[in-house]
Amino acid sequence: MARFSPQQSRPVHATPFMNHSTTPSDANYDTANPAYIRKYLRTYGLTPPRAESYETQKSRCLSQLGLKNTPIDKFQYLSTLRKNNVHLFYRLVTDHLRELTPLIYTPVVGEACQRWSEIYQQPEGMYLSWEDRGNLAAVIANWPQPTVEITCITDGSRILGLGDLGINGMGIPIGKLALYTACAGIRPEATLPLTLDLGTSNKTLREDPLYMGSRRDKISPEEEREFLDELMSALTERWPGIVIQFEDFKNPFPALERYQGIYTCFNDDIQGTGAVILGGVINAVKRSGLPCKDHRAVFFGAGSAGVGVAKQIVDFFVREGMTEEDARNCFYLVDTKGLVTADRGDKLADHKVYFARQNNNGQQFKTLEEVVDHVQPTILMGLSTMGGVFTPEILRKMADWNTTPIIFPLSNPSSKSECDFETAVKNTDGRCLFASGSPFPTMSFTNAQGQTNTYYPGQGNNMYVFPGIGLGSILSKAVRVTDNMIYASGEALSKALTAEEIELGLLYPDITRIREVSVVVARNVMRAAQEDKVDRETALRNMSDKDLDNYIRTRMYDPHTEVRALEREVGHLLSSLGNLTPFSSGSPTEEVNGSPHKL
Ligand SMILES: NC(=O)C1=CN([C@@H]2O[C@H](COP(=O)(O)OP(=O)(O)OC[C@H]3O[C@@H](n4cnc5c(N)ncnc54)[C@H](O)[C@@H]3O)[C@@H](O)[C@H]2O)C=CC1
Ligand SMILES: CC(=O)C(=O)O
Ligand SMILES: [Mg+2]
Repeated sequence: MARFSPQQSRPVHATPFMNHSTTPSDANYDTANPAYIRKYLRTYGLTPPRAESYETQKSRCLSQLGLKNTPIDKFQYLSTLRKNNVHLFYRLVTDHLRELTPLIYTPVVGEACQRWSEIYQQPEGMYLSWEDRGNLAAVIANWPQPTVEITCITDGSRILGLGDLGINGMGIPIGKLALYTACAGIRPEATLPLTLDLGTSNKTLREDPLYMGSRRDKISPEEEREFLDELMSALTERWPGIVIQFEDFKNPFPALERYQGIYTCFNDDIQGTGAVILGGVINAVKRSGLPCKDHRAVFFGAGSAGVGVAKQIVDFFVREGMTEEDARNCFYLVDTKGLVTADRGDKLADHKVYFARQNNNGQQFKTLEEVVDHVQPTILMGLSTMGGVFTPEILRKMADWNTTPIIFPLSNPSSKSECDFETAVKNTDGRCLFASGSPFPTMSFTNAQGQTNTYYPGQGNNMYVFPGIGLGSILSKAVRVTDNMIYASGEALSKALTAEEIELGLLYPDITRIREVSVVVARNVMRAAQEDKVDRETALRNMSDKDLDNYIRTRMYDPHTEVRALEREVGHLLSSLGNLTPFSSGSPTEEVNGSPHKL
């Protein structure tokens, strides 16, 4: 892509220098830019003279971050950094994924969303209101970036496990898309965070003078469908190849069913979560030594994530040789009314019907404790938003019944986790195979045999797959995101561990390797797209896996090479104009004063 027009002395769209805000990013003012770049961008003299190395920039940022007292202060510092210098922000995040993802994503993004209207500082995405219906295309035309490859949309109605937060949910699309960039190298300016202001059922918010959304109650499902129909059409009209991710809707099933056969879209909470937990469960089942048919899974929570995860695991059990009916019979879903059974006496929501138990002999089980005692599960999943419900007593029972109980408290943020890692390790004598939605620290524990070991929690969060699903869909130019593409992402994840990670007992790859993992996930997603013949970039079909991996890598945004790329492009441009001996003053690796020189 030509980023500059030789006929003009300024960038045409300034594409590489804008972030996903509604104004040009001040990445143009990167203090790493050498003098001739500053002159080219007409920013010369507008930043302190010294052209800095990344090491210097990083040490300043980390020291400033260290001065912030609270997680929200750190969240805001990082948001401002992304706005002011997008490439530096991503250099920092990719180098410190373990430390910084909890600050820009779960758990801290949860508190940021709860307080969004209070802490709001700057535009970082689009807000579309019910009142804009009929004009959505015109409003979308206001987005200043010419190319958008992926959007993440929420209506804020179920933000993590924190309930309906209305437009305050904007932190989620921003956070998810930041991970698309950091973890899968989708260019920041090609991402669009989108929040729908369709009213909120949260009365406290509606009465909050600072709340920045409309004060109406939530629109009806029919109105939502009408709005989404217009939105999907308007988005694809402006950006025909766009990948659309639905996130944190209270009831996302109707939209997924309606649009997945028409648009390149997927639902992260149903499908992304299903895939990421599939990846962890494949490894945990292998580690348990029990065949699939001997597993019994209790799911506390039968919503979008619970049902999405259970369905992916049914698919895995079937691929392992079970009949679908036998596979489905391994699952016991629990909601607010207890075990989901066909004869419970209430009308089940459509998405629960598939898992409604038929063989309960008329018996009903109201509480998690009752269900657990009845089933004696090998697998305990939490997708309920109910922090702490996996009590020490339940965990001890899991350890009595199983050599390696599989315990996945997956609700977010950390305060909603069904149990923390320490409680799980202590009450299962260190034998649990554990993954949680939000991160917990590594711990040391001495078991009943007196052995002291280090225990590593898994993070079963869709962040391990959605970046690769998006990247694979974009690069293969998929017209749909098929079920096989989703399954392929989870299966690829399960195989992405190194020998050392397996030796340490990890269920998921080390988070610091996530960019490399995203390449593998993206490649498998692309292969599945090719098998399903939904890829438009058909020339990639004949590439070997190795070549395809290289192809993917070369197309990933790397914040570390941005200044170099800029130097090269400006250099080529100036040479092509017959210009002048360039560029002796300054490079991102040599710190120099930006001394005046002629252009
Ligand atoms: N780890 C990950 O990657 C992901 C985690 N999640 C988390 O999963 C949780 C649930 O998300 P969704 O399924 O989308 O929400 P949802 O609202 O669709 O489902 C929640 C389910 O929990 C049940 N539930 C709520 N309170 C309960 C109680 N007191 N007793 C029994 N059941 C109860 C509800 O009946 C419902 O079935 C959230 O905390 C979310 O953050 C969601 C997606 C991805
Ligand atoms: C991780 C995620 O998507 C959720 O908690 O909703
Ligand atoms: Mg979500």
